Amino acid sequence: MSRIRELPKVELHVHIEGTLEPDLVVELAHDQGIELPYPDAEVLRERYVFADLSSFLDIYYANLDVLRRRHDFARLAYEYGARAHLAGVVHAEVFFDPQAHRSRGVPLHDVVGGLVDGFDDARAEFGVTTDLIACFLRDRPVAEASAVLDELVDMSAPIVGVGLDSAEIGNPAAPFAEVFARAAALGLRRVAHAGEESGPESVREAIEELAVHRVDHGIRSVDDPGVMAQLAAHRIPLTVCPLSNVRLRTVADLASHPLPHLIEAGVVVTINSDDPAYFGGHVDDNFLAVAEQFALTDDTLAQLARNSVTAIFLPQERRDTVLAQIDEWLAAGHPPPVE
Ligand SMILES: Nc1ncnc2[nH]cnc12
Ligand SMILES: [Zn+2]
Repeated sequence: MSRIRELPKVELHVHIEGTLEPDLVVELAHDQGIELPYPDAEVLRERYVFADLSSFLDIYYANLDVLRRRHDFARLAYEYGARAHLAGVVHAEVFFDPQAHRSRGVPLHDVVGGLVDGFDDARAEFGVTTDLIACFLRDRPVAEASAVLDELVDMSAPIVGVGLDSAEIGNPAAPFAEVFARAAALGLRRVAHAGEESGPESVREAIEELAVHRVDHGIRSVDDPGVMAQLAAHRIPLTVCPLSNVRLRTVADLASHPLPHLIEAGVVVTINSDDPAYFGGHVDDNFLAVAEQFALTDDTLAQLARNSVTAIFLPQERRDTVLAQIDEWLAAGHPPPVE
């Protein structure tokens, strides 16, 4: 485990709300006198058996009730930074769901301010750097997404991009084209969840209608050679989250995960955790699971880590630093023969 943990990693697909551990739910509830419909963290965790994405989202959104104060968000961000450091993460581009908090009456200023506080502390202590990506909820009205973008811009929120998440089936990406175009004009990067539960047409839609730089999940691309060719030719990275796919039953089991096919087809595949508090592991656990399942060599693991570096929204200089760290990791696993 430790060698995989030591591989320098960039994480590109993690929802900060999905890092909210049951213990922290219970602690924050207790702190604020919020009554919970279960006796303890263990019982809450036992409920984390999901039939599909929407059954997961029901619990994910319900748990957010304990995030009310700026320092709740700071704590959440700090805890992620600490755990990410253990996982070997040196940089993360972290999603948050502004609408999921704004609709509960939590000011976005407290959400963003708290996250920045926590990430600043984690960077000072562990050296992990982070950027924020604001995700729009695709099962909420486009006008709400547009209002959130305005609000984030008005408060000069330090976001590097916008994303699209929540329930995919029945909620196409195309209606969000105008909001994404506005984000592009503001200099923001674009990503979107697609091809997680819906088919490859959803991936094509995200690429063509939203002009995304990366596709989140995108695993159903394997069902359409045309989409696979599009991803490979334009070097559009996929942020794949294997343990999430197993737990949300978008694949039957890890053995039948399309990861090897994606790699073989030349797609820029990256490995990520999605919602680690719910799916049984952080990004290191995801690397370990696929390394074992598919007997991946150090060279392949290093290539997956490099793919994430090439997909980040940071200047080349920082990328080069992380790429050099990955090369060092690889070299350490192949010591020169002793004479
Ligand atoms: N895996 C996922 N898919 C879509 N929306 C999400 N929000 C949090 N996790 C998600
Ligand atoms: Zn996700």
